[in-house]
Amino acid sequence: MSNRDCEGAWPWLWPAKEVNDAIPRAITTLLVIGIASLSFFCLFRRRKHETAPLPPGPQGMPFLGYLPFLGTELHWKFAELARTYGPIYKLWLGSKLYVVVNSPLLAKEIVRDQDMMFANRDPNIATTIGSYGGRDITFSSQGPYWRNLRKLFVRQMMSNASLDACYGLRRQEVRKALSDLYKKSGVPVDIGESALLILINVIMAMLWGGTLKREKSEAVGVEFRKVVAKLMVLASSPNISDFFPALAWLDLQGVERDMKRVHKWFDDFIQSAIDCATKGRTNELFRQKDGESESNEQKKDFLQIFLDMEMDLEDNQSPMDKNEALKAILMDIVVGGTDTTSTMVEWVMAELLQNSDVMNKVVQELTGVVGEDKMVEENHLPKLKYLNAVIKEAFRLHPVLPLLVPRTPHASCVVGGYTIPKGSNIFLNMGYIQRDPKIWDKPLEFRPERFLEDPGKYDLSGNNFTYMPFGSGRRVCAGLALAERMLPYVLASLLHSFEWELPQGVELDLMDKFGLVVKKMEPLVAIPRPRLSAPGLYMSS
Ligand code: HEM
Repeated sequence: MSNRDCEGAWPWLWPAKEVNDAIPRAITTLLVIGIASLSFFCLFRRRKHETAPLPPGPQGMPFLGYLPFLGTELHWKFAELARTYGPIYKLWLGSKLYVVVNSPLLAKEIVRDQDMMFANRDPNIATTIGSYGGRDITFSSQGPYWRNLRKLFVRQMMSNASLDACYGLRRQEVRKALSDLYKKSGVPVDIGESALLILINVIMAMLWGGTLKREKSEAVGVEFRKVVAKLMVLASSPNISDFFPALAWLDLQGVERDMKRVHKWFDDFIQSAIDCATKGRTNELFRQKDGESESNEQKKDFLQIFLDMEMDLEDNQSPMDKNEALKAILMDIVVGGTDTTSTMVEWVMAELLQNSDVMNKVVQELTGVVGEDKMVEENHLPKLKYLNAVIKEAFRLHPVLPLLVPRTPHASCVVGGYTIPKGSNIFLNMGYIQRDPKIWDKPLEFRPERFLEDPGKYDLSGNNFTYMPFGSGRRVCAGLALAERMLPYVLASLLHSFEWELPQGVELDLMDKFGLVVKKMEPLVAIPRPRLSAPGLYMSS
């Protein structure tokens, strides 16, 4: 090889003086090419993420972001912004980034295509307190601890076999409530309150067999309702301490203080149930299982199964006391399972009282399927096709969790061409999607028939991303199986056993108010009048 050859090959790099320079020159060149390619590759990878911008969104104010404009009715504000910013937008609230998703296509990316990425939650200060430090099913991060708790709950309490086995308990509580309502014939009744009382007792009975003492039941039910309502508002109201963590110690709005009080009430309530169950003694609030519960086929109740179980309760942060884990999961079940379902009972009843033709069709169906000489049983439910369509339509217009429970990605990722940074909070705006006129014909009309046209198209388990009142994916509602039985059972029983009318002069309005669970602004009050032929039917329990 001549000097000229060497120069010809790499003249720009290293002017060779000797032929022997060729080898070092080759090595150096290869090194340079290697480094250049590596840098290019890294740059390209970074660019790929960098080129995906953050979603669009309103400007807000320096430092505060959109906080001053948020208002209290978050679900309506989010719907309004969706009309301006489209399928996905972001909001800075103080130092925190929130992303709101308003299209079924992007919702699918989150709960199906990137389900694993979005399977965590980021509990705020209030929910962290309420969930024993984020150690319940709803707020613990995915991992062995969450999987264990969820598996235990779904397999032991929510399986078809377990739910069938404790039908007797549900039936007994519903019958008791119908008998109490019979005594109130002609008197205005708070429907949400009555439904909540049934649900508290059903859940308690399923958990450990005991229920609230009858003489205490109504007063505790009323108090429970007030405290849950407070909890739901505190858990979802904008809190300065969440948006500016550096100021959290000041607790400027007193959210932390109030939540601790509410949590203490629940902790005492749950501890009292655990004591009653484990010490086998009736106490202040609860009474032991009665004969019917004991003869129930379910040999061991949930609480006993939990206490007997060898379970690895290590979570990512620290080992956990079993009693704390038990209370965290009971809190989920007692609060999550009662308030959601009873609020839906109220919404369905409100829509039926507003739409008398729909009410008549429901009653006709019940008379045909059940008969006027019998009470509703759970095995009637699959035959009540119209009532089921009514319930689905109520879920469409009044999803009790219209933003589901927010998710957070465990790493930065891209959705719909936009970067979603790690640690941001993602709201799936199902309240908006389920009323979107691009998806639903005359979306504001209450028209159950739309769910009869193609019955397989929409179920409650989140397979259709235009309709997900219970969420979807690995974080879908863990209590869906119970809600699917309890909600139609309670509604069918109330509607079959009584005629309902509004008190004279009362105008029904369907305004709602925001909270973790969205409720009717004004509680629904209606008057029951017995429908069934034989008064004896109301006496059975
Ligand atoms: C009308 C009734 C109900 C509605 C509308 C409802 C709705 C929801 C929704 C939207 C979620 C969040 C799903 C997601 O992030 O994709 C959820 C989670 C959850 N629900 Fe329900 N729910 C109801 C009843 C119940 C009942 C009866 C129970 C228990 C007895 C329950 C226990 C839970 C639990 C434990 C979670 C957390 C699941 C997890 O993060 O792994 N829910 N629910």
